[in-house]
Amino acid sequence: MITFPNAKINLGLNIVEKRPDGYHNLETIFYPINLQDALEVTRRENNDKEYTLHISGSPLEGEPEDNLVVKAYKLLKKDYPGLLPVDIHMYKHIPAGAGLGGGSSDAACMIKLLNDKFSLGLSTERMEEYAVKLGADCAFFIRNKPVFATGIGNLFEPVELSLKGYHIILIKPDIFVSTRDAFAEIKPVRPAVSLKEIVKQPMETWKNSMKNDFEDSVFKKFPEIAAIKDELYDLGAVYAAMSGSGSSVYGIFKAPIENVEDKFCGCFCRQRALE
Ligand SMILES: C[C@](O)(CO)[C@H](O)COP(=O)(O)OP(=O)(O)OC[C@H]1O[C@@H](n2ccc(N)nc2=O)[C@H](O)[C@@H]1O
Ligand SMILES: Nc1ncnc2c1ncn2[C@@H]1O[C@H](COP(=O)(O)OP(=O)(O)OP(=O)(O)O)[C@@H](O)[C@H]1O
Repeated sequence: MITFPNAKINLGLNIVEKRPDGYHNLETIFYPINLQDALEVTRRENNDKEYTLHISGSPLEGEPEDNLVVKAYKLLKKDYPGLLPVDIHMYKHIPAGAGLGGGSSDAACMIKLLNDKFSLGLSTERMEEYAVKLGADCAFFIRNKPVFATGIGNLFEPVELSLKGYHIILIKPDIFVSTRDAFAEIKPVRPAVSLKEIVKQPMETWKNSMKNDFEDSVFKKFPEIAAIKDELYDLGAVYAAMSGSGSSVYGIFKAPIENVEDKFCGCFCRQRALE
């Protein structure tokens, strides 16, 4: 059984307050895009091991047991001992440390895939509960629809928003930003106007009203990321921002943009909204 975990971008990201558990309450809009990994799970013939993990594509640091797909398998196995041994094949295309939720998406897709493959009968809500144990933004990828998210990024309200027809250019500089370190730099502030209201306004107004709170500290540390955002506006983006805790930056355009490959030397890709 094979599935294609996709990335997300954050449209706005307000870090509202620090919680007693050390995490932060935030508000953001998660929007799925079509940059994808591939994840395949087959029944392992040999029962010598519970699982094997084979990764191809972009190299990923860490031991197999640190990988979120393995953590997802183990999490379900605790409650469903009937889960059989599996071989996991993953092709990594979504860059890590990019604020695109690649690992979170893999983990959520693993839960959905195991639920289907082994007929566990988990409801969507139950899968979301498992997902959030693996990462704050994992639960979003269970439904994988544009949402206004609060809490630690795990409480969702539907949002009336479609980027269909827009052209998204996504730039991932060769910089890894750790989500944990990025949060440590933030002084939380409750926004004067909620993102839920801002997103209802025309996209042309977002430049002055929609903010990613990570940008100030990340741009200070890595001015080259700030420069990418400026360049996307120079190219005519209606809205441009860093996604999540960085380091990737996206621009949303009304018309296709040609000849930008050289400008961003290899760390560029075209995207479209996932319908
Ligand atoms: C910043 C975002 O990318 C926005 O979409 C996500 O909230 C990050 O979600 P994620 O990568 O799934 O985050 P996790 O792997 O759960 O957390 C990594 C680290 O980020 C911090 N963290 C994460 C989410 C959150 N709401 N508050 C936090 O303070 C915690 O220090 C945590 O140890
Ligand atoms: N399947 C996976 N794919 C990508 N990264 C993974 C995976 N499993 C574990 N990781 C680890 O997660 C880390 C990437 O986490 P990080 O929080 O920086 O995510 P990100 O790509 O910026 O996305 P986001 O913060 O938006 O969830 C890396 O250190 C990586 O080793």
